[in-house]
Amino acid sequence: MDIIFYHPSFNSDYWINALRKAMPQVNVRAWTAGDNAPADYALVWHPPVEMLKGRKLKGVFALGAGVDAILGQLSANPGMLADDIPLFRLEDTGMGSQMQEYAVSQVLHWFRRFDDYQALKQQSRWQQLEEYAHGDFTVGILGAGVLGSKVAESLLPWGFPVRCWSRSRKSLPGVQSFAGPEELGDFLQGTRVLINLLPNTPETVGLINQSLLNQLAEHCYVMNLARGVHVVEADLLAALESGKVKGAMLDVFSREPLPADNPLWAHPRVAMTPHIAAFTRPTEAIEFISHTIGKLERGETVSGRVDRVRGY
Ligand SMILES: NC(=O)c1ccc[n+]([C@@H]2O[C@H](COP(=O)([O-])OP(=O)(O)OC[C@H]3O[C@@H](n4cnc5c(N)ncnc54)[C@H](O)[C@@H]3O)[C@@H](O)[C@H]2O)c1
Ligand SMILES: O=C(O)[C@H](O)CO
Repeated sequence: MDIIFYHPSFNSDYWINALRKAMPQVNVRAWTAGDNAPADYALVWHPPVEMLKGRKLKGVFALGAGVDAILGQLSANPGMLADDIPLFRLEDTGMGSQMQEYAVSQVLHWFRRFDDYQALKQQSRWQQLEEYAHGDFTVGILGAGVLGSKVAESLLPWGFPVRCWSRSRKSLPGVQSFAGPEELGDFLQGTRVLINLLPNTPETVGLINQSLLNQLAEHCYVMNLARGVHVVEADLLAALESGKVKGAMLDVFSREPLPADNPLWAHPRVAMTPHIAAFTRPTEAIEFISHTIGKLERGETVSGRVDRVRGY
């Protein structure tokens, strides 16, 4: 069996060696321009069109959780990957616990009013503020898939009411589940902290806009861990100015790197990180990929297959 590998920024040698160790019976090679030799599987991130075009592969693995970029490439380049070649993505592979750390630490930061205390410190003011109550700090998670469910689960032990919104109803113990566009309004009403973990699809682009923000609890908080295009930045800035949104924590942006003149940089109530909420971890990713390939080769059912029409 032959596997080709391409990632624009990962250390290919490291990955190839680790893949060879995990699957000693497989020939793994880094794909380079002009390589048209046959392969069974391709492991990719932002692959050049010519790497995949015309290949008869058994499967393609995206080396991340989100497949918006590769699906965008496929629709811009008809014929890049035949419709019957399955596309897989990474499910969790260590990203779940990273998302949990990120979300829990930031929710606690807001809940314990460290943002307010930081602002008071800037003014050299010693002032004790009233405590927030857990019951007034409902956390709502947009997208209750692999990562959203893990984030929901990690917030429960802290005593926050937790709810989620997804396409179909979920049964996560202790989490109130809302489903579909008809229940979005009820989900938003009373949500004090909104955490976004939706995939980027035509249905979810621009979802976090003025109308959605208006339906959240007063003095709410917004955390975007999914994709920048979900948030209408001008609407978020307006909601910050009006006080409707008290603070935002953003990991992803409609343009990355975020341009230096973007007003989000300077906003005192916006915190940000450069798309690092959850990294692809080689050991866990390779374990998932080798396990999935093993199952595919034995004709068994696997998870992680992307629905190319649905967009995630
Ligand atoms: N910032 C980062 O570092 C980082 C890292 C990994 C993943 N991500 C993002 O997180 C996203 C989620 O990852 P995942 O593995 O949990 O995905 P997933 O496919 O397991 O979960 C997606 C969830 O969104 C819901 N959903 C999709 N479309 C919907 C719609 N129109 N209406 C309501 N619900 C809808 C689904 O029902 C599902 O619950 C990825 O697509 C990626 O963009 C970001
Ligand atoms: O989708 C993912 O895996 C991360 O956001 C990296 O882009």
